[in-house]
Amino acid sequence: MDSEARPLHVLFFPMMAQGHMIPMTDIAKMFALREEVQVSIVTTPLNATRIQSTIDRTAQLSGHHNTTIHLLQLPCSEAGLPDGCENLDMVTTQDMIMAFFKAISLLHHPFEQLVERLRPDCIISDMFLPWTVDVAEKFNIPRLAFHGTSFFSLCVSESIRKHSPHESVASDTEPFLVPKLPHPIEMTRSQIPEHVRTRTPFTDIEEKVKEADLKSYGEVVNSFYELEPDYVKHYREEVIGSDRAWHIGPVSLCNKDEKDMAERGNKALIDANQCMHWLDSREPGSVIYVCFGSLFLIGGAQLMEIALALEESDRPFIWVAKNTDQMEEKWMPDGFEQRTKGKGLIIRGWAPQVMILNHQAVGGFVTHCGWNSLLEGVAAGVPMATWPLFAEQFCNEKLITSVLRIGVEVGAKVWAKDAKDRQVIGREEIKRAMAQLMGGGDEADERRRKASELGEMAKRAVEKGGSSSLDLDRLIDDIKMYGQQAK
Ligand SMILES: O=c1ccn([C@@H]2O[C@H](COP(=O)(O)OP(=O)(O)O[C@H]3O[C@H](CO)[C@@H](O)[C@H](O)[C@H]3O)[C@@H](O)[C@H]2O)c(=O)[nH]1
Repeated sequence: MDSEARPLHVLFFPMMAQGHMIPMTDIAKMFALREEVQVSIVTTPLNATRIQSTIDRTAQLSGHHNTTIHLLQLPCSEAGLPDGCENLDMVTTQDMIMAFFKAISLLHHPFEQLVERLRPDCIISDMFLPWTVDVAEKFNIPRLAFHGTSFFSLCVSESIRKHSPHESVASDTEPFLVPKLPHPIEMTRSQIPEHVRTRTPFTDIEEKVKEADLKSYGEVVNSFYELEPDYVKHYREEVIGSDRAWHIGPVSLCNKDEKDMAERGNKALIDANQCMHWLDSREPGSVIYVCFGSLFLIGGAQLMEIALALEESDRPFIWVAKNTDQMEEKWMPDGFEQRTKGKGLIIRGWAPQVMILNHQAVGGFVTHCGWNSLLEGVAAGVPMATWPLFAEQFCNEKLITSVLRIGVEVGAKVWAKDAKDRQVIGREEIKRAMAQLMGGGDEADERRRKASELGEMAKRAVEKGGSSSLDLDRLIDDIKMYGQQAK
């Protein structure tokens, strides 16, 4: 084929964790739905089964099969992991997390061989695969990093990394101002990640990520301009010093019909129709949706308090109580299910989250502040009760409550990866946050109004001519230009 007519070939390599694979599969789909783009996705066999239905649907929608999955075998036993442990949601201990990262780094050579064979025009890879930048460099291909989070949290973490404001306070609970940001953002040392406060094996990984970012062509960000304009500008002008950070989200909005939404992440253990049917019989705006993301994070004592808060709040709810079948601790009060029958739906596995959030019956979202969940909540126009646990979630909380003012804080104060290191938040606090979120009054109405307005803006951003759609056009043009200049 004449090289001028050859479709642009973009290769995606997501980190094998639901919070990273799901948005990156959406991005791959957005590219595949553009004419003249060929898409490759690199992953492992188990993870391929989770995205296959999305790829098949994309082919149906676009009318051509332009997406191919390329499989790499994760060397689990070589890294000290049980065979088949191919996704972070299968990892249960801190030691296993480090082994998981080791296994991923062992993919460097097989990935290089694959790239040599495929010769794509661009590699979009997860930040946690920093060595992909060296492969890209070797073949003179631009590499774009995907961080999976907001401009806001990228700006906050860069400011903390650069100025270390947490070192100037006397205690873990004394607030400090995050320097040189567009808004006065206060945090405490106990809310920032352990690997930033002190040196841990994860600090080394973060340093490699930063180094790779600096060597990369740019970054793709799952956000939209109107959500955080000051931070888009700040990131481009003050942090990276160029406009090579493209906002193309909310990427979840590329799933337009119910089937796409229900199959997203493809771990659906419950019947999505049954869930929708349950929601159909509720009053608009009456249901609280409670979900803490894709990982196994909450201990039995905390789940008990959540259950009691839900019961005593006496409002309809959907509660995603993940992995509780593997728990030895007691996590549900005796008789809870019988007493809340008809009022609440407990999902013990994977929930069709985007579908739930977009149902008119849902009036509030209790969330752990994973960026995907927050952005999905924003896109659905739903106000939130924020309950950060670890990663950059405390930072995301600030955006929702202090900058956008569409959320109520539940009151989590301490960053902790392990449930046992976290203080249990009592039912009274949880009930207070739920009442503020779902109740009446000027403040609650104003939150709902703003959330709904942002939801509309999000939808406009991804429509043709919207800010995210235009930035995706710009990104595709820039990749093409890179290829022409490299010739
Ligand atoms: O039952 C479920 C649970 C989750 N999801 C989806 O899974 C994703 C979860 O992503 P996120 O909300 O970001 O949470 P985590 O899985 O915890 O994500 C990790 O990765 C994110 C992106 O980097 C970070 O923002 C988080 O802090 C980090 O914990 C979202 O798309 C959800 O819609 C479902 O569809 N059903």
